[in-house]
Amino acid sequence: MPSKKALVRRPSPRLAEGLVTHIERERVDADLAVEQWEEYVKALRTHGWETIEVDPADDCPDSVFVEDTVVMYKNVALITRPGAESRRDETAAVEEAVAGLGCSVNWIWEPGTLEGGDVLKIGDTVYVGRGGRTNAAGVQQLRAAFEPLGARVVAVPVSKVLHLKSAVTALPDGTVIGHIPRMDAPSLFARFLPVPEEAGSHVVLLGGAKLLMAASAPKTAELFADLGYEPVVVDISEFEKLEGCVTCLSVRLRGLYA
Ligand SMILES: NC(=O)NCCC[C@H](N)C(=O)O
Repeated sequence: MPSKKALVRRPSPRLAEGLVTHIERERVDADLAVEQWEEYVKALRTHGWETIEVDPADDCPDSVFVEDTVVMYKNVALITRPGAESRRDETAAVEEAVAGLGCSVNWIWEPGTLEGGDVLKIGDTVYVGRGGRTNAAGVQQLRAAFEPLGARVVAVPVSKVLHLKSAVTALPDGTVIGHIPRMDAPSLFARFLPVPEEAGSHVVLLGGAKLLMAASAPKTAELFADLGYEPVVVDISEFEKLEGCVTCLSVRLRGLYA
């Protein structure tokens, strides 16, 4: 049976120094961030996910955004080479964690850069954002890693947000959801539902009809509830101040059999 394991990583005490690129810097409350992170982890656990904590990286302010360090496809863990140089030390412990879970490990190599927030998987289609953090060599290396395993890799230009998944994710039935003002090319997605809030474009599929969402997207939560989904809402305000969202705080390992 496919596993319901998810990697998470405790926030660094230096979280407030995390990168901001497309938004104004705001003061981050580190204690509140830890509380919010614990609630986020609790929400995963409550919905049947076994959470595995990657060893903390106290010197890496952005390490809580663990999604950016590894991309899973089937049982292969592709260790990224973050486009942000300050994030490159984050990957070593993640590699150890996924290897310890029995994943096959592959890597993005120089000159490639790629961050997990740029990768959206819908079945065997793997969308990859080519933007500020993921370069063309990173896209090529992702193709080389996953196409032989059966993936179809679709590259998507990203210029208005940090990562592809800052503006686009997908519902359990594969419908792509996105916030059009922050997307470069909505027409690339065949079955597409626009959402009224930027934070509404981020969902983590918890299983069945349950969608983990940020409290900052109440209109979109209402829209999804009206479509028969069950939003599970968490407040992640302190991570949003650093351009984080619900997707980037975990990596679900769905292709492992355990
Ligand atoms: N996948 C994600 O959405 N990651 C968010 C990363 C935020 C972090 N402050 C960064 O700029 O790298």
